[in-house]
Formats: sequence, C-alpha cells, structure tokens
Amino acid sequence: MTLKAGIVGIGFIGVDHLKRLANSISGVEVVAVCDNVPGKAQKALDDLDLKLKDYDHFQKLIDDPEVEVVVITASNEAHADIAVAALEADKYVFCEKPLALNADDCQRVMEAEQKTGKKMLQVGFMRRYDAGYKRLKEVVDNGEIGEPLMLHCRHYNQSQVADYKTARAIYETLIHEIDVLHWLLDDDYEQVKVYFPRQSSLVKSDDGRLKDPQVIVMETTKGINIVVEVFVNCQYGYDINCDITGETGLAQLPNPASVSIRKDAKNSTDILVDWKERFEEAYDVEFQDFFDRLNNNEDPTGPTSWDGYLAAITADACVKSQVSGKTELVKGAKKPEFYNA
Ligand SMILES: NC(=O)C1=CN([C@@H]2O[C@H](COP(=O)(O)OP(=O)(O)OC[C@H]3O[C@@H](n4cnc5c(N)ncnc54)[C@H](O)[C@@H]3O)[C@@H](O)[C@H]2O)C=CC1
Ligand SMILES: O=C1[C@H](O)[C@H](O)[C@@H](O)[C@H](O)[C@H]1O
Repeated sequence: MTLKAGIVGIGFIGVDHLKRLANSISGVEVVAVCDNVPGKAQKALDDLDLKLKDYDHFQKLIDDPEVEVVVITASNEAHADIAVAALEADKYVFCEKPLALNADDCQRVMEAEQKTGKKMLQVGFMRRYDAGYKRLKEVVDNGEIGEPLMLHCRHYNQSQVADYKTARAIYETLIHEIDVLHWLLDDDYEQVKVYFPRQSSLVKSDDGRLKDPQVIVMETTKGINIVVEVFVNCQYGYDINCDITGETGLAQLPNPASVSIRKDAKNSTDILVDWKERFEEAYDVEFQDFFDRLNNNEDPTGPTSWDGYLAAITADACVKSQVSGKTELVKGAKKPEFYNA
C-alpha cells in the first residue's frame, strides 16, 4: 500500500522531509505541500523538480480528499491548530517536535485524537530512533552499568537564527533531551531548575536579550539527576553528548563516525555542523517505521500526543524557572487511559 501525504511548512526541515518522503521512504507519496509565505513552497518544488499541489492555507491541504496523512513541519506556534484540524478531518498526523508550545494546546490535540477513537498522531522526537540512543537504552534496560544515578548532557548548536529567544532553548532545543531521556530512563520529571552561567559575548540575537548558554538540572521520580548544558551559539559545531553514570559504570552516547587524520603534527576528526546530518538516519528510521505501521493497519508506536504533553509540562516548568531562578515542580494532568493501551 502507499499512503498519500501533505506537508505543511516548507522551511528548513520541511524541505528536508519533503526530499526524504519523496525520495527515500517507501509506502508514502507526497501529493501536496503548503506554506503560508506566498511562493515559498512552490520554490522548493521547483528546486526539487517536483510537481505537487501547493496550498496557501493548511485547511485547504487537509480538506484535499487525496491527502491521508498530514506532516507538520510548520513553525512551533502553528502545530496545535494544524494537528487538531487534521485529526478532526480524520487524517493521520506526523507532527514535528514540539507537539505544541504549552500544555493546554497539547491537551487540545489529545482531546481531538481521543475523539477519533484511535492513535492517529506521532511526534517527531527522532532521537528515540537514533542508533546511539537506542544502544544507551539497551545498556540501561539490561543493567549493564547498574542503576543510572546521574546524567550529563550537552546540546550545542554552532549558531541559531537571529530571532531565537531564551525560552526557545527550552521549547525547541532542550525538548529533545526532555523526551529522549524520559523514554530512555523510563522515568518522569519531578522538578527542574535553570541556571545562567557566564554568558557568551559572541551571542547574536535581534533583540539582544538571548541568554546563552543555559544549564538545566532536572530531577526524576527515581531520584536521577540530569544536567543538560544548552549552548546554541557554541561556534565550533553541532555537538550532542549524553553521559550516563550508573552504579558500576559510565555509558556515553557515541559521536558520529569520522576519520581521524594525523598530519602536520596534529590528529583531527570532523565535527558535524547541524542536525540534518547528525540525525539523518534517525529521521529516515522514524518515518519508515511510521508509514510501515500505517500501511500495515497498525497504530503508530512512536512518541504519542501524551509524550508531547509530558515534554510540554516539563518545558513549562523550565521556562518558569528561567524567570523565577528557583526550582520549579513539573505538574500535569493524569494520563488518559487511551494512552495506556
Ligand atoms: N526534529 C528535529 O530535529 C527538528 C525539528 N524542527 C521543528 O520543525 C519545525 C520547523 O522548524 P524549521 O524548519 O527550522 O523552521 P522554519 O521557520 O525554517 O520553517 C517553518 C515554515 O513553516 C511555515 N509556516 C509557519 N506557520 C505556518 C502555517 N500556519 N501554515 C503553513 N506554513 C506555516 C513558515 O512560513 C516556514 O516556511 C519547528 O517546530 C521545529 O521545532 C526543526 C529542526 C529540526
Ligand atoms: O529540533 C531541533 C534540532 O534537532 C536541533 O537539535 C536544535 O538545536 C534546534 O534548535 C531544533 O529546531
């Protein structure tokens, strides 16, 4: 079988996923795109020599009877409305992270999905499909380093867009660690605290108010302490680290393979510069799994709307701590039975 998909939001990752779904993923055919900036989607289609329907509003794409699956790669603030509209039209949804920018909007999506009576939505937390994170989860699940006690992570970007804001470092960037570590440790977050160390003088932002770097300390229900450094203008590359200290050992996320060159009295390896390359395989695996299951009439088994909600309530607590400077509790609703199945 082949499912027909429409993609809403043809920006950085929208173009990347358009190429992916059009050329690499089996069981899906992209039939429509949409971007609310006039001409933007058509330019991408022209660049990729694709002849697809191009809608100027997401509702028109959703209303297209040919579209069976809606892929949301629009800006963060648009996700919830597009997801709710797609679910109300009984269309499957793949929504890039974050599901929404706050818990209330995640609740709206969950309510719309539950009304359909079946799991219709997967959130694009692709690190769960990354080979390195999957191996880390195996190490923890198999007790290879004893019980995990504390984690030290880094989420470094070489640079960010000029309109990037301090809160986005939580909702858009740290959100990856929030989701993947909740999954990896099979644990929930109790409380968080955000620290602002000495700020880089090299940070460029349009309002001059971006605080960078940040250090976020998260404590889990099992008592595990997680320290995540988020530095979105680190200058040297895109560097993702995850060290897990257990009772009997230390497990570390592997760096992407890179040939080391010994030359001129130096030994050097490459560091990637952005997320597209670093998680290319994980994006492919998450999408293939998603479409394989739908084509086999199975529920998607990736991150659910509930996972999106859990990430949002944790992010909300982090943003609150950015302002209060205090430790903030992670508070949320009871998990609907619908998401236990
Ligand atoms: N999973 C991952 O590793 C990554 C996920 N993302 C997520 O993907 C989303 C897009 O990120 P980028 O591509 O970097 O942003 P972007 O700003 O380059 O692209 C977003 C596009 O959506 C369009 N758009 C915004 N509102 C719309 C609406 N209501 N209807 C139709 N089009 C609309 C914009 O015109 C823009 O072209 C974000 O939610 C981001 O968090 C982004 C990068 C990596
Ligand atoms: O989702 C992403 C990317 O995966 C990067 O890790 C982040 O740094 C970026 O801000 C975000 O959009």
